[in-house]
Amino acid sequence: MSSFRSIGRVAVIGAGAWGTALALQALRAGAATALWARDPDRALAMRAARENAAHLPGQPLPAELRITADAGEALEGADLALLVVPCQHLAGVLAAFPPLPPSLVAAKGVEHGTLRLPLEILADARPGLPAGVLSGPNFAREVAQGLPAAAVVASTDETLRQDAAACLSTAGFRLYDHDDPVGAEVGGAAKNVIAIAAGAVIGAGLGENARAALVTRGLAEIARLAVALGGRAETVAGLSGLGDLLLTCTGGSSRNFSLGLALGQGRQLGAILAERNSVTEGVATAPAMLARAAAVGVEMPITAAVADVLEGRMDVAGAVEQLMNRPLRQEV
Ligand SMILES: NC(=O)c1ccc[n+]([C@@H]2O[C@H](COP(=O)([O-])OP(=O)(O)OC[C@H]3O[C@@H](n4cnc5c(N)ncnc54)[C@H](O)[C@@H]3O)[C@@H](O)[C@H]2O)c1
Ligand SMILES: O=P(O)(O)OC[C@H](O)CO
Repeated sequence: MSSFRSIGRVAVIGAGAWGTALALQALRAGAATALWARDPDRALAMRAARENAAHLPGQPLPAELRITADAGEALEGADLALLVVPCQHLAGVLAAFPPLPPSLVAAKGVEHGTLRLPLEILADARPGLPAGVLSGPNFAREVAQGLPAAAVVASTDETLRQDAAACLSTAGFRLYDHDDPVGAEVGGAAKNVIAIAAGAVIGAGLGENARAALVTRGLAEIARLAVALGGRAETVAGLSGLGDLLLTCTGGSSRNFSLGLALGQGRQLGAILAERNSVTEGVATAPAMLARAAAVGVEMPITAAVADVLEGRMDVAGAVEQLMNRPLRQEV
């Protein structure tokens, strides 16, 4: 267990929408905060305009927020790092980074090829570092605006999770501490995939009943994987699982949902992705999660259907037909 106590300084690594929103939240919670952007020109532009024009346009960034592309400067004196780099790039960023203080990973996904969850990527890069996960139903724009939201800080390190949750919480952003980082990570990663499925059935005009069935059965397959990987089913029923499924499968602002919607309307994946400058984690996560599940003998039919659609083996109608024609079984 770490002897981590107070958080005077926070370094946020990754200046996408969520990193920027979390930096604003850390500032609000009273921490001296630095935001690390990988591109020096972008850091310069953000500093000059006090705005993240690429990923969170229109949201003012206060003068107290230090913005830098220098990792050493961002981490100087930091008591806590928030790692907010997309899952597929996390290992690459960590490989080039100086030593980290205790850290929370806020990326949601499964790494292509290695099939690692974000905390596993961090543990491989920094063995023994006190670490946890920050996850929940959180659209960056709303958190940046200070609208009410909740999430969990999950770690096996009790001191880290309790101190980080206490120090980053404000009246507008309520963090619960949790002792099941595996369950939290599986929920956060998998909801991206189920949100693509939910968007696809809505886009294809298959109705609200179909979406409700998908979300509920999606929850069941997420819980199976969480348990197989050493997490708990009850975690999946909390903020980082069900909470995030509710948000992303119904909220039009979800990038995963909107990608599924466009696929359901008959658009091609390549064309949809070409129009985006932001990450849609479910695309790389679906096949990676499916492979990870197969490795531990867990069946994930909805995730398999999403991977089939993303990889062009099936269209949305065919995937839904296949799901509906699976052998009948007991619900649990
Ligand atoms: N946006 C949200 O509302 C939100 C909320 C909760 C969690 N998340 C998670 O946070 C993570 C980051 O998402 P985001 O929405 O902040 O990103 P974003 O889509 O706003 O921005 C993309 C980010 O990816 C980075 N990037 C692109 N190519 C890279 C590379 N080759 N190497 C390193 N970094 C690269 C960019 O610098 C930028 O920071 C994701 O895992 C996402 O699921 C996002
Ligand atoms: O826009 P999405 O689908 O990446 O979802 C963002 C957050 O993960 C919601 O909690």
